[in-house]
Amino acid sequence: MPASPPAVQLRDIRVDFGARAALRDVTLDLYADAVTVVAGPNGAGKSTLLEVVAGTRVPTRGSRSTRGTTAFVPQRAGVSDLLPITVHDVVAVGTWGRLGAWRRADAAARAAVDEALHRLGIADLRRRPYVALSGGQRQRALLAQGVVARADLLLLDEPTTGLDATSGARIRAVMAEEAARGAAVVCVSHDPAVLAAADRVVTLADGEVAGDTLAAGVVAPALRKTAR
Ligand SMILES: Nc1ncnc2c1ncn2[C@@H]1O[C@H](COP(=O)(O)OP(=O)(O)OP(=O)(O)O)[C@@H](O)[C@H]1O
Repeated sequence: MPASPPAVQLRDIRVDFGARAALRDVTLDLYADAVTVVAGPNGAGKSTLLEVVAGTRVPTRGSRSTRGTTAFVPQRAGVSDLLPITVHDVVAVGTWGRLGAWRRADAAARAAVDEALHRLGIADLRRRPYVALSGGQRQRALLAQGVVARADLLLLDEPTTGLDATSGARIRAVMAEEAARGAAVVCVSHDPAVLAAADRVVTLADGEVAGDTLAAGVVAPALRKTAR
C-alpha cells in the first residue's frame, strides 16, 4: 500500500526577524493520523514554526505546502472583557468554515458544537461568558472550537500549559481522538505528559531541527500505527 502523502511539507524554511534567524533550513514532513509534538527550549522557534505551518507567517525563504483545511488553537484568545460572547459562541465559530455566507447554524453544526462541548467536558458552561472562565476552561473551549472545524490539520500552541491534571488529560485524549479520525495534529508543548503521549517529537534548537523521534510502534514514513 502506498504511503499517505504528507499533510504538510516544509522545505528549507528560514524566518528572519531583523538580523536574527528564528528558523533556519527547516525541512519537515508532517503526517495525518498522528500527534506530532514540537518541543525545544524557549526561543527555539517553535511558535514561529507553527505560524509557518498555519500559513499566518510567510517565511523569508523556503516553501510550504499543506493538504486540506487547517484549524488553529491559540494559547489564549484575545477576547475583550467587554465582549458578551458565551462559551457556546466561541465553540460555534469553529463551524463557520463549513456554513454559508450568513453562517446560519444548521442541525449538523448544532450537533457538532454540542458534541465538542461534551467531549471537552464543558457542556455545563455553554451559557457562561467566555471571559468568566478559568484558564483551563478557556483552553478547553478553544480546543472545542478547533475540534468542531473537523480540519485535516489541527494546530495547537501549548494547549496544556498551566492546566490541572484533569484538564491536561482531557486535552491529550481529545488530541489523540482527532489523530485517530485522521487529522494531522501538530502541537507545540513543553509538557512532559504531552511529549510522552506523542506519536512523534520534533525538537527544535536555535531555529533548527535538532531531533526527530517516533514513539514505539509508530512506523515511518506515513506514521501509520502498528497498534493504537
Ligand atoms: N515578532 C517577532 N519579532 C522579533 N523577534 C521575534 C518575533 N517572534 C519571535 N521572535 C524571536 O524569534 C525567536 C523564536 O521565537 P519563538 O516564539 O518562535 O520561540 P519558541 O520556541 O516558541 O519560544 P517559547 O518556548 O518561549 O514560546 C526568538 O528569539 C524570538 O525572540
